[in-house]
Amino acid sequence: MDLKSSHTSPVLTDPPPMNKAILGVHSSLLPYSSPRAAFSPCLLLTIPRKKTGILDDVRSSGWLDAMKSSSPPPMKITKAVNNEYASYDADVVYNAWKVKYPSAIASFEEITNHAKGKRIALFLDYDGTLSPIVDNPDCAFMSDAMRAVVKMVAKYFPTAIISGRSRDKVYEFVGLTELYYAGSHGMDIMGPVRQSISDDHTNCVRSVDEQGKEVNLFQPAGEFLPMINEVLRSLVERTKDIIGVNVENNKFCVSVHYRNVDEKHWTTVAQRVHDVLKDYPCLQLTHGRKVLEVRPMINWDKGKAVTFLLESLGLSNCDDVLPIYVGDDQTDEDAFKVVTEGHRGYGILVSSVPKKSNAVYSVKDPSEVMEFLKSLVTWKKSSAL
Ligand SMILES: O=P(O)(O)OC[C@H]1O[C@H](O[C@H]2O[C@H](CO)[C@@H](O)[C@H](O)[C@H]2O)[C@H](O)[C@@H](O)[C@@H]1O
Repeated sequence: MDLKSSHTSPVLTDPPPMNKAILGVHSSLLPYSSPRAAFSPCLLLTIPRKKTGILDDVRSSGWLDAMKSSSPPPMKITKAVNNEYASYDADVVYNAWKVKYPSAIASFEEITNHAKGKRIALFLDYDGTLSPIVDNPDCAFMSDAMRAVVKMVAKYFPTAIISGRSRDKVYEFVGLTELYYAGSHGMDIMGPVRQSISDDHTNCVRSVDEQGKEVNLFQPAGEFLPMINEVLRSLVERTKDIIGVNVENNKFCVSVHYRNVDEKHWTTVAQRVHDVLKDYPCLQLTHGRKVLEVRPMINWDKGKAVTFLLESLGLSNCDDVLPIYVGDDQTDEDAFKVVTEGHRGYGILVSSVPKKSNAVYSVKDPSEVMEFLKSLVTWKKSSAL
């Protein structure tokens, strides 16, 4: 199946000429008529039609700006400049931001007041939420203390992890069987079996998990697998001479990490990725924390994964359900939007710097995530007495 040879234009701004029959992707998952609208506008960066010269390609498309602004340094670094005034300004800005995104810990009572008589469903991102951001993605381990709290929380509330990682990898890190897992930004979901999953979800198959329990496996981008593997190989090959680049296989997505690349070579990273992607109009690029993420251009994201899981859990369209999503990244914004829709639930942004977000509350870092989850358990235990 050659999904690229028929496409001569490397342009992603026009609707991609995907052959629905060939791809076998359900029509509801195909990109919107305007692919720009398929993902948050700030995330979907397009490949410019006109070749204006090597560096201009990535500059004019905004790739470089986005790379530079991804994962801004925490406040502490600003303070380390040893400039009292700069530090004061940073604090003022951060505190002003917290008025709009109050601490979920300080607002805990407000949250639980709203949760009274409701069933909480918890959705957690992994990197930067349950584990701190580290230089080597293979070493983003979760602490035992965090694991114990997540295990506990899953005992009281249906809990799922929705990660950009491959599902296997995030399961390897978390290692808890009490949860549901969605990998590849929600494009690989292993959820509970439920008969009433809407007919739209044709890519849903019955499977068994490692414990032999029956589960539903939903992989809406399954047909993209050969293409993603091909792109993975090309990206590894095309970036192998750049010191510090790490190309990660996330099954239905590929991450090109540049956290450990000297900033003066970021343009080269962007250009190489751009050069590979221009042959694949069915793929798109999004930005994470010092990472370029390549993924199929289908109408599916972490927000859709939340909706799917709520449906699988029999918790959709219920007034007494309060979904809470905790995440730190741009890709979590789609999920924040879904849970906060109609004031149904809460999005909690993990950030130590001011950021515009669809979340309602904030916590500073994974240690505060842990504190929040612990409080939820304590509250649930005491309200059950
Ligand atoms: O959705 P997530 O679970 O947050 O996954 C998003 C990406 O997270 C990982 O990269 C990020 O964390 C790394 C480890 O701390 C860090 O080195 C990297 O700079 C961050 O971007 C993961 O490696 C990616 O594949 C995920 O897409």
